[in-house]
Amino acid sequence: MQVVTGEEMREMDRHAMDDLGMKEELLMENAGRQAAHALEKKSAPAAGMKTAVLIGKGNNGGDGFVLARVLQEKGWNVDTLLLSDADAFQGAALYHKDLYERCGFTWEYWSEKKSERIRKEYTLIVDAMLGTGVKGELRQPFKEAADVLKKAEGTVAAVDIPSGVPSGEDPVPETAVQADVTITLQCPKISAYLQPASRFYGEVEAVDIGLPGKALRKEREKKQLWTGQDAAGTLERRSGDAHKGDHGRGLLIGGSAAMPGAIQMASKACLYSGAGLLTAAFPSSAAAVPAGAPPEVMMLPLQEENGYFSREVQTDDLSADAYDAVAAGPGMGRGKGAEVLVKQLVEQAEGTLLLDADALYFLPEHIEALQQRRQPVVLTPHPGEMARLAGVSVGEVTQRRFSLSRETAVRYNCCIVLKGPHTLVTMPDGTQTINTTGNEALARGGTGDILTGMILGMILKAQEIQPAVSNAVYLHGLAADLAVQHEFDSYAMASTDIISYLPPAFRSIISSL
Ligand SMILES: NC(=O)C1=CN([C@@H]2O[C@H](COP(=O)(O)OP(=O)(O)OC[C@H]3O[C@@H](n4cnc5c(N)ncnc54)[C@H](O)[C@@H]3O)[C@@H](O)[C@H]2O)[C@@H](O)CC1
Ligand SMILES: [K+]
Repeated sequence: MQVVTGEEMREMDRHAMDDLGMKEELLMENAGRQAAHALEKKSAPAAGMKTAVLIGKGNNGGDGFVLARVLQEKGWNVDTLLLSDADAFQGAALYHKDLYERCGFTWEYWSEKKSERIRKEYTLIVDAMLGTGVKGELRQPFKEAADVLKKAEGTVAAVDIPSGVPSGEDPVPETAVQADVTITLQCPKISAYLQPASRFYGEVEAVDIGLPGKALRKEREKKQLWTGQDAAGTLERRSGDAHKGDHGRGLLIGGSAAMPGAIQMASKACLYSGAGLLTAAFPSSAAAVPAGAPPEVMMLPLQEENGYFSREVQTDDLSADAYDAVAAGPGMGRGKGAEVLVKQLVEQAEGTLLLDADALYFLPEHIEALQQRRQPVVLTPHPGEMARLAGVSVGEVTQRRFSLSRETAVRYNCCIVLKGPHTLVTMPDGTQTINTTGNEALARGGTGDILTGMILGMILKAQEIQPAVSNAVYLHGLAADLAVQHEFDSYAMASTDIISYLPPAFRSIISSL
């Protein structure tokens, strides 16, 4: 499902109306009607149940008039409250206000006196005050209404976007409406996947307002949610007569005497994500690696210096070209040996390259070499690592997750996996997928190493990098979801427990094929 900024949505609407001749009144009818149906499915009206619809003068309010008419036609007990002057309505919103009135339905103005009623009387309060046209802090009386909604006992359902929440990457004013559910029109807006905006949305459901496919395709910089359906549709099939070489040879470089576990976790996750053959290269004194890694992994101990890779290590020692893909970083530290290795890998490794954790630290010095590479490179930063790659603060990474990922992926000529809630995968051409799995159990040390192992396992023989990486991210989150649903609690578990849920995660995708 496509995800857009407010401007992109407006551009698609404009194309449907101006170029294809679709009437704005029709789009608004579809929008309000579909939003009403979505609410009907969520809450069939019980006897005595009352609904309030709060309406502003823009097109979001126009949607509200349609929704209020549709619900009343179905017998719902609805009070419609206007927050703008009746004379201020224009265009399609005015058309639907008039239609609402001609159909015999009434409205009244919002007033401070009604606050207490709003708080207590209504089972459902629909926020159709402001949509994607909002700018900055809410002004009165919207601000006061948003405050009342925060204290309301009933469910708050926003149409398109909670009033006051920007659709893009602008800061979110604290005055914005806090919704329990948001019925978003046609495409979710990117702020639904940004912090802190996402917490204002509550549950998000998208409804089809009938924009023609031609208008939807108008949007150039494609962003889409990556769902189970996408994973099932793109997970590459494994042939019954394959041999181990057909499933790819991977090389995983990392570990140190202090951090041997990173490479163990990454190795196991890699084997559980489809790798045919895996070799782990680690500093020879990281003796715990052979002891803790699965027996299937081939071991390549390398020259070391104080527990870390020696600066004498050469990529020739690794025979990196014998592998379909090479991953480096987990637990390797930022010593001179790691620095030398990363430089050589970027400049010389021929297959697909995956760089994670400490390996990312050195990359700002190698942008030119990365730009010249012909084979794909995948980077898996968390927000702190992304801040260093992009040369910005962590706060800016959080706020400008989409645009910053795109700029950085283009500049580095790499696929960037920006980790966090709704992990974002951005390709060097700027296309983006937003992950839909995962939970707070992933916020612990080691889960990044597991993801690196999984991505390595899944890109080894991939025809295309993007679906392989997006699927690894999806399955990683799904394994964490299943672990929490079936056995663990996000408090009481370790990262390695997630690996044991990889088989059911893969099975659930494969069985849905
Ligand atoms: N053709 C379209 O563009 C369609 C748009 N639709 C709806 O239209 C919405 C966008 O409509 P509009 O562009 O009219 O914008 P809005 O309905 O979001 O409202 C814009 C109005 O809000 C006022 N405003 C802006 N910032 C404010 C603030 N901080 N405090 C108080 N008032 C503020 C502006 O003066 C303007 O009058 C979408 O979110 C969606 O709900 C749907 O009807 C489907 C079709
Ligand atoms: K709204």
